[in-house]
Amino acid sequence: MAIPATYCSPLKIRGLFQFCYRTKLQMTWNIADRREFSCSVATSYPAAVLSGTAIARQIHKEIQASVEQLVAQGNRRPHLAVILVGDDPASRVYVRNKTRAASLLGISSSALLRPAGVSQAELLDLIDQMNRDWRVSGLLVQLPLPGHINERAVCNAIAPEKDVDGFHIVNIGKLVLDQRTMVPATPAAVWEIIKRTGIETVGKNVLVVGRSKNVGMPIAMLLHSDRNHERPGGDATVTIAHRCTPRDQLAHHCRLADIVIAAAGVPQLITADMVKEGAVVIDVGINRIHETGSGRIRLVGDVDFEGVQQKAGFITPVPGGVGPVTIAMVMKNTVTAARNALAH
Ligand SMILES: Nc1nc(=O)c2c([nH]1)NC[C@@H]1CN(c3ccc(C(=O)N[C@@H](CCC(=O)O)C(=O)O)cc3)C=[N+]21
Ligand SMILES: [Mg+2]
Repeated sequence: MAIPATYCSPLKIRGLFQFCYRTKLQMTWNIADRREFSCSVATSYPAAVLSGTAIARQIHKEIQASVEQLVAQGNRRPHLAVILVGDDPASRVYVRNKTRAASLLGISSSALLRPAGVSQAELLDLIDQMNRDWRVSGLLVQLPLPGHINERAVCNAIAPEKDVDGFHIVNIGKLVLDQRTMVPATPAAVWEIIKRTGIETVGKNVLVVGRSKNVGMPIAMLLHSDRNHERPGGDATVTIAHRCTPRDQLAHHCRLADIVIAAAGVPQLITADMVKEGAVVIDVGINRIHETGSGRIRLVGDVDFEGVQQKAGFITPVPGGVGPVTIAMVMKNTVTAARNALAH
């Protein structure tokens, strides 16, 4: 912004300085050419930390109201069945978080535990039972599964209308075609964080780091697609980086991004020098690292939080960022599945 000198009486200049101070605008006076000075928004302030916990709480309230409305209309409570194979500690934490959230929201739930040695046939049989059980509104099988089980076969065995993870091949097909469907919970969480914070996506540069079929790929699908389609998209210009992207190219694409979504599963992958001033940084990574010294296990994302916080406009923490909202979206999908079952 350039302001002609004739408009700049000392009083007006002082007022302008005060205004700029209050609104965090940065002014520079062009000494060589005294006819103008320039004005820009300062971004060298620490980023606003987007609390996933707070956003999840807001979504929980909406889900609770929606469940109570269903029940008041004389319907059964929605029911979520979660199948857990083996005893991976992280998976156990996620399943517990899901059943706990369900009970908090008035959704009934069951955790069906099977040993790591369960056969694929036994697992498919259990899924078939749940598919045919009219009391079950939503069904998910916690991933990853042991090596002897084909995850694709398992995901495709779940009835598409009960598939609250959105991992059935038909539901993925609908997602890719911008049709209404159960959106996978983590991508849905990233979308909700962006939308509920009021961050513009139309025409913006988005970098998705990571191309996993359950996270990176569907996030890119949501953000690049058309806002006027059946399942509205973000209308952004989306770039996908992955393990074959050279380090310097990753930094190059990252510096162009208005929104960076880190979903690679690599601690400290995104550093401050790679991030544009004021960018939105969403950290989807969940890495358990052994702390040097104490030997304790610490949960970190893919972003160097302390460094990037000094440069970004918005940043999500780990823990307390995308994770809690992911859980909330599984609950939302369960209520959607229960409502859809009424319509049929
Ligand atoms: N069929 C299936 N559906 C899933 O939705 C699914 C899955 N398999 N496999 C693993 C990933 C990962 N995921 C998370 C859920 C909650 C947190 C979460 O609650 N995170 C907490 C911390 C929890 C902790 O201490 O580990 C937080 O970020 O604050 C994280 C990750 C769902 N996934
Ligand atoms: Mg990954």
